[in-house]
Amino acid sequence: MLEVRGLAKRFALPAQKDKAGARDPRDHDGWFHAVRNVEFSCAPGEVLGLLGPNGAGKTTTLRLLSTALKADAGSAWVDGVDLLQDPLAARQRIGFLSGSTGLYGRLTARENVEYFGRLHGMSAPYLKRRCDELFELLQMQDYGNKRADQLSTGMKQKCAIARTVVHEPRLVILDEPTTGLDVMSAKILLDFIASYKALRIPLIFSTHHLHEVEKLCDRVCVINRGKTAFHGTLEQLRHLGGSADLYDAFVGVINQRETARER
Ligand SMILES: Nc1ncnc2c1ncn2[C@@H]1O[C@H](COP(=O)(O)OP(=O)(O)OP(=O)(O)O)[C@@H](O)[C@H]1O
Repeated sequence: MLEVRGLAKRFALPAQKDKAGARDPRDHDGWFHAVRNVEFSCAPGEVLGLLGPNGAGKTTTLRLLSTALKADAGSAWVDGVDLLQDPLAARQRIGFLSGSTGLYGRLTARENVEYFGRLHGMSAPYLKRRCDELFELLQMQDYGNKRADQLSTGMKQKCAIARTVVHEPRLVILDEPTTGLDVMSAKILLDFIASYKALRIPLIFSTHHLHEVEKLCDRVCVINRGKTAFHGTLEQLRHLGGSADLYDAFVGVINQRETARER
């Protein structure tokens, strides 16, 4: 179970931007409060979709959970450990795919995945078994021996995902995993994400593709201007957003929050 409460992160503003008095409510006191109060939970067997307009704070939230960024406030409990207080334990428990997860170009796809497995202290026989399993699940067997710099976008992304989960993390966090992928590669990745339900491992992914959310997610968190604007099931989102259509419901929730802010 992942429980995120009161997550916050601010960045120092360039001096003249603050003086100009920008309109974003997150700009004040010389700081940009990118994440102000993000809260959500994700139980074992659930997939949570993190949604929000561009610049809402999704990537910052995920980077905070991954401990790539240090939070100013809040907690994120997994299996009795607050990830934010214990970054080392967090990194053992989490598999995090960032938007810019790079691969070592001169290593093969398989070598890239194995390298990260070794960094996690996996034994050679365990690592071999795990790589065989992942390459089959992600349908990567045909290019395991190809250098990473010769792989297509879809192949690279699948390799990056295999690398992310090679150590069998207790929590999987994926930042826009299907961006830029063709239909076949996206389908393989979405099926892979869905397989985590049966494993009873909580999985969070950010996306702008609401059809993916509709297909996969048990739970949704909508972030707007750094705050949780909605957290609940798809049915609750449709109800609150006032439409059976998920796109309209999403826009409805964002507009309600914007109207409330202006009052
Ligand atoms: N290191 C940083 N310094 C200053 N501002 C930052 C920094 N990182 C992020 N921001 C700002 O925080 C806000 C949230 O950014 P973030 O990347 O989390 O948004 P997002 O919801 O992931 O957007 P997108 O959907 O476009 O990927 C943006 O306004 C961004 O410019």
